[in-house]
Amino acid sequence: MESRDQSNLQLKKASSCYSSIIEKKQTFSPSVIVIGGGFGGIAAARALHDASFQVVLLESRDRLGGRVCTDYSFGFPVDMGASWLHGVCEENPLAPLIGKLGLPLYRTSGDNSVLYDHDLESYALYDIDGKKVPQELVTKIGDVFESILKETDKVRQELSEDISILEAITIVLERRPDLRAEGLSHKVLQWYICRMEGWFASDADTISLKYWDQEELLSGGHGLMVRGYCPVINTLAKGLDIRLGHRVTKIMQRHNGVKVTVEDGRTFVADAAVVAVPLGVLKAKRITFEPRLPEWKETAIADLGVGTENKIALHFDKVFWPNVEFLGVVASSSYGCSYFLNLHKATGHPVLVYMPAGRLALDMEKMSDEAAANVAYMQLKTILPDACEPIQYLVSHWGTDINSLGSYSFDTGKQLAKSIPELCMVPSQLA
Ligand SMILES: Cc1cc2nc3c(=O)[nH]c(=O)nc-3n(C[C@H](O)[C@H](O)[C@H](O)COP(=O)(O)OP(=O)(O)OC[C@H]3O[C@@H](n4cnc5c(N)ncnc54)[C@H](O)[C@@H]3O)c2cc1C
Repeated sequence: MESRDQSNLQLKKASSCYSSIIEKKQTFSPSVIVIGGGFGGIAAARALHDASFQVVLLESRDRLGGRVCTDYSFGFPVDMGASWLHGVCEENPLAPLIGKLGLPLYRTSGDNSVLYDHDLESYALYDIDGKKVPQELVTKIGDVFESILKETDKVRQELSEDISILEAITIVLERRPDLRAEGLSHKVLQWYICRMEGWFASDADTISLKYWDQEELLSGGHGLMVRGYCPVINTLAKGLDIRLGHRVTKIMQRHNGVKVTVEDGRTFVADAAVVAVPLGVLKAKRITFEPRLPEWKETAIADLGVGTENKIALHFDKVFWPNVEFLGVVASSSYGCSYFLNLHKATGHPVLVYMPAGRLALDMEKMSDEAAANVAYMQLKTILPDACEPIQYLVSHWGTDINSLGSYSFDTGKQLAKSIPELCMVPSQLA
């Protein structure tokens, strides 16, 4: 029989062993590797870190933010990627943070419309001969465009297969001669299509009729980040373990977690990984998944489109343009139309931002920065002949940058995705 002391000792040993297991259990926190340091990845890493997970964030670039990129080389902030908060409302998770940081928003639109807000104050359109388009015509054609888009819904109801929004517009115009526009009116209509292409970052012949309006927008309208998005990124990233210059090439799922390999061969292991790289990078298969992703994920990646929108910011030493939010150039095709965002109205700095989208954006990415800035300046000269030369410029390359391979996604639809290989294949051809 064991003595009382002995049994007490054993009990002590057992309980100390038990308590150390509990302690271990209490301090044990699962580990996660977050891949991609844009808003998605940083927000995920922040939430996991705050919930006591062990988090490492791997980012391929030597900067954080991804498609949020505030440039300070003009001496003040200019967002070359995202710049609007779409949906200025409580449900938008960014809104309270922006408010807490005291960052001002410039409201470009109070309502939720994105395609046909033709508020008289907000933009001035010009023909390529420099003549200003009368505002009544801009408003009238805005209403016509809205009616045409409503009519495309009837076409959608009739068809079982998907077609592009451009084909649907053509069908509507064949059926409804009263909605057809000639001469200057036709050019203004093309400008509205150009604006729509900007929203989707792709041409109207690639946008799905079936899905183009299925997006759910938050309420509250749209607000421009006057001081840029960078402070929001920096606040979210504070205190996180972030490794810049770490381009992930392989993600391997193992029986007890994941193994992530970066370009130089180094590996990281954790219980789980969060993949927050852009859709363009996934479409181009720049990361190998082992085992491969489930079929439904691969299909979703293949069927969504990625479009390109770029920004060419022109910095002038003085303001010579009217005090409107957008200056637009109308032309006989949407490809020939263009627009400039007037940052002076929102921020007080003498900057115009030319924003090409779709094929025009991709074509302009083939040019040197100087040539692209010159194209933008020449567009400005055609509508404002007294325009002076910019003192500085900035040019983005979201379509060809291997860290993004596109600007943002749009609904191209299954059938259209197959019929537009040049847009879907661009990223992998560049790889
Ligand atoms: C010109 C432009 C204008 C826009 N305007 C607006 C706007 O006004 N409002 C708005 O809400 N949205 C706008 N957007 C869209 C918005 O920027 C994006 O939806 C958003 O920033 C995407 O965040 P993300 O974290 O998903 O991707 P990203 O910000 O692209 O982040 C992904 C990160 O992954 C990194 N990465 C890529 N490959 C690898 C790899 N192999 N290994 C490790 N890291 C990798 C990238 O470098 C990047 O940092 C705009 C985008 C562009 C390009």
